[in-house]
Amino acid sequence: MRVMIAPDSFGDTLTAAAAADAIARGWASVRETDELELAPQSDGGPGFVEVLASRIGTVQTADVDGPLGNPVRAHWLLDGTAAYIESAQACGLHLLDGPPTPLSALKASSYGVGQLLDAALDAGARTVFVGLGGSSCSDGGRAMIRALGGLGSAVARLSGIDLVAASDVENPLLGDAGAARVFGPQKGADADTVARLEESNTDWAAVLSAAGYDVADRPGAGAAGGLGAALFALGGRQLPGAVVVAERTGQQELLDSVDLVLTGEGKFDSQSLRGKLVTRIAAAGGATGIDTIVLAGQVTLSKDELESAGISAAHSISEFAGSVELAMSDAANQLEQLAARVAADVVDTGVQGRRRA
Ligand SMILES: Nc1ncnc2c1ncn2[C@@H]1O[C@H](COP(=O)(O)OP(=O)(O)OP(=O)(O)O)[C@@H](O)[C@H]1O
Ligand SMILES: O=C(O)[C@H](O)CO
Repeated sequence: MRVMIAPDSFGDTLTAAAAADAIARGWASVRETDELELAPQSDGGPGFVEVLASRIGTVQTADVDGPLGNPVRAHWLLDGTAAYIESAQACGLHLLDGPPTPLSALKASSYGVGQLLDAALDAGARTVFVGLGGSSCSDGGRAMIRALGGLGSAVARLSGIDLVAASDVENPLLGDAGAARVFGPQKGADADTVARLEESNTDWAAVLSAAGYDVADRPGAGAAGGLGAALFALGGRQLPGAVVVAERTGQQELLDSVDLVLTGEGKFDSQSLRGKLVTRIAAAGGATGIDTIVLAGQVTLSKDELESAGISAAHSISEFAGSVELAMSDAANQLEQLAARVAADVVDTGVQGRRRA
């Protein structure tokens, strides 16, 4: 049997590439003759560049300002005249020194994303994909635009460039579904800080609007703390990051050639069902006639929910390990062992993989 191993990242515990490796080791230990196709995925957040780099382009390096001004080394990809940069490499939550706080939520800046964009343009890129997600900032992309010399200069610099906001979410900039209220808390913002961020982004939306850019309501404007809105003002268009990765890594061709898909993420919950990566893969697998099995850190979905998402089975590392703590502290090893058990189940239950018509 040919098996595609296509997980997203598992929160902070495993990158998508590390998760794919762990699943592959466990699977191969039980089903030695299966052919494994490793295809780690990303929704535009952390891992966007790493998973693309395994299939396309050459890796470039840039030293940029991190979220709180600390220097960070970021990697981006150049593939012909297309560049792929990842906002999380300049302002990711994981780049903060410690846990996010109200102060870091207020101060975290997208300046380094502007420096990355600048580097890509200097290198001659004519199309720039900007992966959005997993960020620590909520500055509406204001600092990114400052790094490009301010709104007028940035618009001129990007003129004629195909700019793509490859976002992990489609939230607008403002309001109840906006960047500050929905994603501020995970960046350390308390209620007062959320209100300040919302106010500041409301002012920013007014500045953009006065300059002729009514972008705040566009789907994805609220991604990565409002970086989406700033990219739209610079002429950008939105695509789901998961779709960009799927297209660039030949996901459909792989699906056509395998018998079974294994995917996963940190927490497989009701959020995952709203067009997130794992359910996108299951849908694509289903349309191709193959079964999808999910291996996740935690699973909170019912059998009915799994069935309606076209997922054959979902296995939880936490249940397997006996606790969430062990599942997280020993993630790679526990995932490997879980994959071995699932592979053994496939032998026992005679799952055939591809459902041939
Ligand atoms: N090895 C693990 N075992 C158990 N739970 C885990 C493990 N790794 C991550 N998690 C849980 O998953 C959560 C992260 O979920 P997930 O990886 O699905 O990303 P997310 O934050 O929901 O965002 P996105 O899906 O957009 O990347 C973590 O907060 C943690 O609770
Ligand atoms: O970075 C963020 O703000 C979230 O991942 C949503 O894009």
